[in-house]
Amino acid sequence: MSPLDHYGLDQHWLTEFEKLSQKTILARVVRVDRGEFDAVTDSGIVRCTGNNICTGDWVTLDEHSLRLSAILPRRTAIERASAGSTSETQVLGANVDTVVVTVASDTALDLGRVERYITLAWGSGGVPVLAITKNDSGSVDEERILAAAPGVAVCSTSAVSNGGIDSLTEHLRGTVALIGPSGSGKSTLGNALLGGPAFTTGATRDADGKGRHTTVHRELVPIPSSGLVLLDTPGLRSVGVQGSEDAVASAFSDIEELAAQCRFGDCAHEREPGCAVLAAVEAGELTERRLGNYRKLLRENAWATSRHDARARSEKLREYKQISKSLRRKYAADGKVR
Ligand SMILES: Nc1nc2c(ncn2[C@@H]2O[C@H](COP(=O)(O)OP(=O)(O)OP(=O)(O)O)[C@@H](O)[C@H]2O)c(=O)[nH]1
Ligand SMILES: [Zn+2]
Repeated sequence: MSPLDHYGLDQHWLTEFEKLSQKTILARVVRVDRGEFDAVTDSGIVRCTGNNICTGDWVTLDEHSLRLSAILPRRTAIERASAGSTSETQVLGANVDTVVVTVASDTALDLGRVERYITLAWGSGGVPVLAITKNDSGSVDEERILAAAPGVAVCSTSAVSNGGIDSLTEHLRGTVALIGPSGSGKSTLGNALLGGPAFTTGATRDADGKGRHTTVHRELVPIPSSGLVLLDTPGLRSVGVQGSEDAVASAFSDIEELAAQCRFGDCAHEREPGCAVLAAVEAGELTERRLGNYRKLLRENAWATSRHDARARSEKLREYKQISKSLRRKYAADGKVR
């Protein structure tokens, strides 16, 4: 059995790999540093060089230099809009199948934040699961959490008593990312799912002395007993949603369903007659808070998308300018005047 089998290798990746050069090896990124990364290969974990990759990526490496050769097209990606004035996005994890959103019982419940994380999770293309953590040291209103995450499995867990870990596992599939605020218990939950401390050493590629032994903490850890692969992410201070109206629609599927029943197809749910969304608020079936957050995330998403488009346009423009400049130079050299 290849180490890659423990890291989610399936026919899809083999097929993608076969399309590429024979002089490369298939690998999955388990940890990223600046300009360097650890990747698992057929012969264990090796240290590689290359940029713009992210934990969870499937890549090909030059078989001699172990330099990054290609990144296989991502099946899914957890992407957040970066804080600040750029329109850059940050990829927190690639090729993730399940996204576990952690909500701690020992801190005040922030439903708006829960909805934000669930939107981010849907936006990845993976399936969100909500894990209430630390249920031994506090309690949260599960009814309200369920209402804030329609269609999402919710499991209450404790890493101290191990309660709920098995039923959470039943909802997990493939590569599992843990996302949530700092201190919400992601790493502790990860260790509970692993059922023990993470492996600290990987195999080496001593034969040619190229790879080096790694004992560093890895971000992508296999659970051989269940076939799952865990991806821990750092706690996030801000989660900007971007680029996916569909993600907002999935996270607020209850509102989308109501909206389909409004009298007018383009109902803005402001004051229109026959508005099913406002009727649900009136009847106490939908909170003003949730409706407000839905609007906010839609606006934020539209804004991030337009900024992204503006950047794409200005890049195109720069490209054209570059081309016409070099054309002018060429004409000048050829003695033609334009
Ligand atoms: N009582 C109790 N404490 C827990 C449980 N899970 C985590 N904790 C505690 O909560 C604190 C934060 O847990 P972490 O697992 O480090 O949280 P995290 O989300 O990984 O935090 P970041 O790495 O900062 O993003 C630690 O002090 C843990 O011991 C639990 O199930 N029960
Ligand atoms: Zn309406």
